[in-house]
Amino acid sequence: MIDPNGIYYLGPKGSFTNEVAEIFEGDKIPKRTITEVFNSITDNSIGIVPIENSIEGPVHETLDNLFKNEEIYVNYEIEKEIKLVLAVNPSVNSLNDIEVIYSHSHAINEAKETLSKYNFTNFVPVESTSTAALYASKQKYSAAICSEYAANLYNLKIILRDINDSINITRFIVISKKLMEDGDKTMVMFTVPHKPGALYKVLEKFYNNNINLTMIYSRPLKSIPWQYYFYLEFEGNIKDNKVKVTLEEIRNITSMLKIKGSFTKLQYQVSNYLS
Ligand SMILES: O=C(O)C(=O)C[C@]1(C(=O)O)C=C[C@@H](O)C=C1
Repeated sequence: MIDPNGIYYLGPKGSFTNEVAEIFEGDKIPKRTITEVFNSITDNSIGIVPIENSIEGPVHETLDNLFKNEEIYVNYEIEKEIKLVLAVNPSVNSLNDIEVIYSHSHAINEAKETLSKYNFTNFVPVESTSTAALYASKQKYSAAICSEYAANLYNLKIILRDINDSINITRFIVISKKLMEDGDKTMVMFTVPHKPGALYKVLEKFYNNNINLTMIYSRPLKSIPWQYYFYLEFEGNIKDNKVKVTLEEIRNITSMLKIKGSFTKLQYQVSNYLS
C-alpha cells in the first residue's frame, strides 16, 4: 500500500514523527504542520501524524483533520516512548543564559513540572520539536525541548536529559485514502441530535453488542457554536459481525457518522537510523 515516493510526516527532519516514519521503506517527505500532511496525501501515498500523548492527551489538529477530511482513513497505530532533552544554542554556557525555550506545545507540557524548578518563563510553542531545534540552532541564547537525535542533528548542546514529567508515550497513526477493514481496533466520528439521551443511546449499542470502547473524546464542531463531534475508538474490526451490526444500528441514531477504518498496532523498532 505504500508509495515509495510519498510518506509525508510532521517535520522537519528530527521530529519524533520522523523517527516513526523511518520504520517504513520509501521516500520520506517532511511537512511543516499536521494539516499540511493531511493536505499532501494522494491516492498512493501515506501520512504519519501524532494522535495522542499519554501525558497531554489527544492532538486536536489531528482529530479535526480526520473529522474534516472525509476521504482520509486510519490504517495503523504505532506507540513510541518520547524521551525529551533540553538542548541549547552553542552560545549558551549555563541555564541562566537561556532567554527563550522553543518546542511543540505538547512537549512543553510534558516537561513542565520538571522544568518548573529552573524558573524559565519564556516558553514559545512551535509546530514540532524539530522546528524548535532548528530555531534554537539559529538564535543565540535560545533552547529547544526536543529529542537527543534532533539536538545532535541541529548541533545543539544537551544541557538537561530525561526532562519528561513521567513515563511519556505518544501514539502515532498512519493515514491514507484507503479504508481498511482488518485490524485490532476501529475508529468512528459522529454527531448526535441535540436532545436528552442522544449520546447515551449510541453508547448503549456498544454495550448491548459487548464491544469494549478504548477512547471517547469530544471536540467543538466549529461551524455551530457549543455543538460537538465525538471521536470514538473501540476493540474489533469492521469485518466482525458484532461491529457491523453496531455500526448499522448507530447509523440510524447519529446525525452524521464517519467510519475512519480499522487499524492494527505496529511494533516500533528502534532502527539504526538513530545510531
Ligand atoms: O514535535 C514532534 O517531534 C512530534 O512528532 C509531535 C509530538 C506530538 O504532537 O505529540 C510528538 C511527540 C511529543 O509528544 C511531542 C510532540
